[in-house]
Amino acid sequence: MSGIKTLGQFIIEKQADFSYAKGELSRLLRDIGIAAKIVNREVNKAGLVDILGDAGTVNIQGEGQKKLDIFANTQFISALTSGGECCIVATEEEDEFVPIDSPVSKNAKYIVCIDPLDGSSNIDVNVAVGTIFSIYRRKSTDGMATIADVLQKGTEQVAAGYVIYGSSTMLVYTTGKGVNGFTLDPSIGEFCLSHPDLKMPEDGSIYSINEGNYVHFPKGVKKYIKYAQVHDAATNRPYTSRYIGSMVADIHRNLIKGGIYIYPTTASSPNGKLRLLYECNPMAFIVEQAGGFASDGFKRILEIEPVELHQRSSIFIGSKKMVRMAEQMMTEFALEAGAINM
Ligand SMILES: O=P(O)(O)OC[C@H]1O[C@](O)(COP(=O)(O)O)[C@@H](O)[C@@H]1O
Ligand SMILES: [Mg+2]
Ligand SMILES: [Mg+2]
Repeated sequence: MSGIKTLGQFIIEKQADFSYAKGELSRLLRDIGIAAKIVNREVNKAGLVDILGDAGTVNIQGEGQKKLDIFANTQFISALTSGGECCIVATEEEDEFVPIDSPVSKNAKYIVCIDPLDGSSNIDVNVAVGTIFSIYRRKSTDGMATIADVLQKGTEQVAAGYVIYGSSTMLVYTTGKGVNGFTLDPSIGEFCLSHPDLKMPEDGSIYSINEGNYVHFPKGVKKYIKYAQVHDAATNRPYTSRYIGSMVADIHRNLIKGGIYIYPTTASSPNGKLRLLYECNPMAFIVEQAGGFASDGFKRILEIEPVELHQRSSIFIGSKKMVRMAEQMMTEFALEAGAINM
């Protein structure tokens, strides 16, 4: 067992990077790790326990909730409540933000925005799903934290991460000093450092987009797809199309191999589909920390000012050269249409 480094050991070790650190963020990351293990246990035996299928309820976004969405939501809120470091949870599965009012969290100063179960459409078919989280420090100093403490730009994140429940279960996170990946070793029940200092290739040859929506895509996206499909060996084209339908899994693959994930505006999602606070911002922080880039086609995701809890955004995220190319094509058509001025 020599040589392994658990998530807990790594977090404590890295705490030294922050002179003011008192261990609160470390304990918060520990709490998220604990809930992820409980969710992983259910995901791994999903067909054997009553956790597959619809919960019969609908969230504020009009999406049918899966039993596993609800289970994961409950596990993360309960771990964050008993951990004592979190004062508000903003989650995809609750209409409003959830104030954590427990005796242990009176002085809690962290806000957690979370997508408890990402890739819900893949739950029942045994395809990789995930959890995405983003952590902020509250801005207000006294009394109960408010929505203003939640609606912070992505640049204000102090940490972000995701868990992927795939052929193995991994937790990948950043505190703004690089990105590290940990694989769950079921034999000891610990996340162990397996992917230190992850770097996203600057360029790649994989594109991830739901082409079923093609006719409704902006012209810039249509042009990018055509560009990806051209035969040109010198630029690694045609690119390979890969789309799992779980944002975490598609971006995790591209983080390791290079690639771009695009979820643009469509007819059914005129503002994009993915949610800024608990999907776009955390994935953008991680990808940028690994050397990639993320934008809404025009503006850096992390600079977008949030105004609503479940606000959506279009997203172009991945290898820097690929995202810049896609942005260029979006800008070209927007200029042509007079939608933007340079
Ligand atoms: O089925 P579509 O429209 O391609 O959307 C798939 C996308 O929606 C999501 O499932 C949205 O996330 P949730 O499952 O957490 O609601 C992403 O994970 C995925 O990339
Ligand atoms: Mg999601
Ligand atoms: Mg979800």
